[in-house]
Amino acid sequence: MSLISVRDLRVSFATPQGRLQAVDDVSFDVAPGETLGLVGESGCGKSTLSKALLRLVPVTSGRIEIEGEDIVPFGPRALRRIRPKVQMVFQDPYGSLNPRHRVGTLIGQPLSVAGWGRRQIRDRVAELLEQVGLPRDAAERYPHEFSGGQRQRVVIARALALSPKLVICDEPVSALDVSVRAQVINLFKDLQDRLGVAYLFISHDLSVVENVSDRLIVMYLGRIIESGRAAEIWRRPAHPYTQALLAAAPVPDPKLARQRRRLVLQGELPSPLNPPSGCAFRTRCPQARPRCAADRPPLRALGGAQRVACHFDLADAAPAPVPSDESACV
Ligand SMILES: Nc1ncnc2c1ncn2[C@@H]1O[C@H](COP(=O)(O)OP(=O)(O)OP(=O)(O)O)[C@@H](O)[C@H]1O
Repeated sequence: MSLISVRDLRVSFATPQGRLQAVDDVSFDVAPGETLGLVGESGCGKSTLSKALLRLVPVTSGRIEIEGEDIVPFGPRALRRIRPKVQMVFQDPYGSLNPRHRVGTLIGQPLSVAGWGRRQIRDRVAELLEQVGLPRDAAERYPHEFSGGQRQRVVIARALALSPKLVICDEPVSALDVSVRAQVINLFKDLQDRLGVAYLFISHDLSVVENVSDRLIVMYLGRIIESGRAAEIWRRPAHPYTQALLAAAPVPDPKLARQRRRLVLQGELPSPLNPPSGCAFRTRCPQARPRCAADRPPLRALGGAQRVACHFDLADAAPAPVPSDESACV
């Protein structure tokens, strides 16, 4: 069974200019212990989607099943019961830690809310500090005494306090120096191996996400436009948008670099208040044809697990029919 199963999810906001569709008909699954990467430009709906999974923004329609339970209709009491299963690590380790509290108190907060006793909390905090590679005495110190990378370790320890099944990592290394990014990414991988936790790993940087993810979803203007195994998409991106994201990513393998089309993303993301007709990417797509303005391409299967929302076979992959009940799912 999937750990998380999202079906036909829509989230819209009322704004003075009208309704803004931030997440539009999104479906995907996360299996226990796997990493699903979520990539897209700023404004494509990544954060709104992750907040919806935590029910921090109102869901317009669709289902969010956690271990088979749809949490969309849940009230506050049922949400309190389910919340420990899904935790979040935000981008900014400076903003997400209250500077007036000691690290031990910060990491122990979720435990104290859950009704744990003092001694239990102290022991669990010591265990968590060890798991994220910080010394035991870190519990007595304040956030400003730590570097950015160490603070992100504190945030990760707090997210793991209640042994969640899924941790949503929203740009977790973007605010860190390049030199410490690899260490924090290795920590995420190590914790996954030891604890079997699943991640939804969100970033605008495909090279970061590809490195940690088993599977990927690529979003554009609130919709999934490509999905599949990370290695598959990295090797042969099918959507012109993914191709452009990849063309911008550094590639260590010169052969792969030569194979890649040199695509540069033109223009800005269109406003979700007034999205283009048909394919939302067509206004920036170097391959756009008249059909793209008329019909919105559904996600369709290519070879393997890859799916793409494009009318054309731009990665030379052999298309295969998709069963209709799965057509929008990853
Ligand atoms: N509370 C809100 N009210 C109105 N519009 C919102 C709200 N939250 C997000 N939006 C809009 O929804 C769209 C998606 O935003 P979201 O923050 O989810 O994108 P993102 O891909 O996470 O971008 P970023 O990486 O910059 O956070 C944007 O157009 C944004 O302006």
